[in-house]
Amino acid sequence: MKFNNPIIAGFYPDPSICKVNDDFYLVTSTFEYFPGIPIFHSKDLVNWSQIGHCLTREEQLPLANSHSSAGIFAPTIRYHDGVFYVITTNITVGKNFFVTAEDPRGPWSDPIWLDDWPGIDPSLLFDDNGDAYITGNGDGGSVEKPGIYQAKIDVQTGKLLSERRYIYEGTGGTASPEAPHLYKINDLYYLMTAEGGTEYGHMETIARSNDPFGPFEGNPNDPILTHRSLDSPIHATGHADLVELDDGSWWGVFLAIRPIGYPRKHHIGRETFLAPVEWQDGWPIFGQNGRVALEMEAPQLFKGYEKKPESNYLFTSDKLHQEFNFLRNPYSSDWSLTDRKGWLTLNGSAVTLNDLDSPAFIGRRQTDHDCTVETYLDFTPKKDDEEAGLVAYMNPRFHYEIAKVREANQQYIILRKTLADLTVIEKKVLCDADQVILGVKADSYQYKFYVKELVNEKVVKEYQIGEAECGMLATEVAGGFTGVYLGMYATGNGKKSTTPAYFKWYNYQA
Ligand SMILES: OC[C@@H]1O/C(=N\O)[C@H](O)[C@H]1O
Repeated sequence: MKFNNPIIAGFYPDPSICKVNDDFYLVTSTFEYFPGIPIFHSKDLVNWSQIGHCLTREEQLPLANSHSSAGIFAPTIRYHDGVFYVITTNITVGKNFFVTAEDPRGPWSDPIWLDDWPGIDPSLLFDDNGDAYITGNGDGGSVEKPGIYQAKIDVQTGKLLSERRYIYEGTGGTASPEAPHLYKINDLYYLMTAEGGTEYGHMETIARSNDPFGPFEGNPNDPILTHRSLDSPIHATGHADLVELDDGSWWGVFLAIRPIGYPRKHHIGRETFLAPVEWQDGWPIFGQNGRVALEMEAPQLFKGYEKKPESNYLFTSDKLHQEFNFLRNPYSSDWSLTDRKGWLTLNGSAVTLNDLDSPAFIGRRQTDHDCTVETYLDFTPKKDDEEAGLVAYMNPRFHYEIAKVREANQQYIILRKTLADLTVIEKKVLCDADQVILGVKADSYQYKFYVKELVNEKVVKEYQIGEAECGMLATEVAGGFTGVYLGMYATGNGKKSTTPAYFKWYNYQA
């Protein structure tokens, strides 16, 4: 039976996986978004459902004034002796740490900060003699030479039980090796790393040794995964993690992109992919000779696709759906699910979408190139500059929004575009309806923004307000490590807004 890649679409990069009996768990990086590190569960490596987040409290995830694409970098998940470990880096505070849980649905522990472990991409191996190893890459060259470092660690305290040693320089790709994972397989220690950077030069390489600290013998057939300079709908393949199934087959999860057009651009982020891994002469190789495809043979465990959960979100419960994220640590005064029962209330603050602070913003990843998002907004701004609407957001310098605003005692719907240092209100339409449905219809190339004006909950007027290029929000243009969010927001544009914005529902249709 075949399965489709990506297995987790949209901005879900740097995947790490572990197997516990018949269950698989997977985590990805989340940068400046809150909550952090979504955790997914599967029984067949193809159908994945999110079961929570590992970082749900500010003390676990300080993101104040975090730059975009800072915050949480690549995580690793491992299971040992009844305990799950997720280890990662918070670039905003410049520290590595891990959290633990007995139940992957949480609660997860407070962080154990690793003050004497610099660098990014930390990983763990629990050896069968009980030793635990932390492996990660250098501190980015400020003091240490680029490469992979390792030490023994006490996972009760986070204290290092040996010195931090330089163990591997990589195969000499353009960018230093990163995203290391150490595995013990057939009594050999395999060290798998990503090289070439996370863009179009991305690749996965592997080396092995009899000793966890090396010396490591390089794989003559490297790289074991890459789509460099390949004419393929898939690019930037790398940053992988391996898992062995009970039937002895091996599989790898990794990040990749599905760029659009030429020159290639990708705007929905680095996604999570899956591929079979074959062993040849004691060395693993992904897919067909290091190449992977959008459709591949599935694991025996896979018996077909399960029905996807509904993505028509009502705000009738007191918990926010786990697909929704905030930018940085949200201010509790900015949002409520109880101020107006059955509605999501956003109280615009002085913070705007352009700031490195936390605006009144709640968004969902765009997980399909072709999709439509609508939200029902009840908002009658009392003061000028008070604003609420729907935004296609990549980062503070690259976003498009349609919004209800007030200017000179008039209410308008505007289409605003921010691209680098250019911000323009491209369209402004008088609108005196208190309630509107704001919508965006996306295909691979364009966002079409439209409005439905309502009176007594009946649509009385409907019009398209404008279009915008998806490619101008792409990583190749906007930079960074994230992907587009389609979100609800409110702001007072430099002042606290006096008018709450009420959202009745948010509907995402692929
Ligand atoms: O995804 C963020 C970082 O990007 C990387 N490589 O380019 C590292 O492996 C990730 O931690």
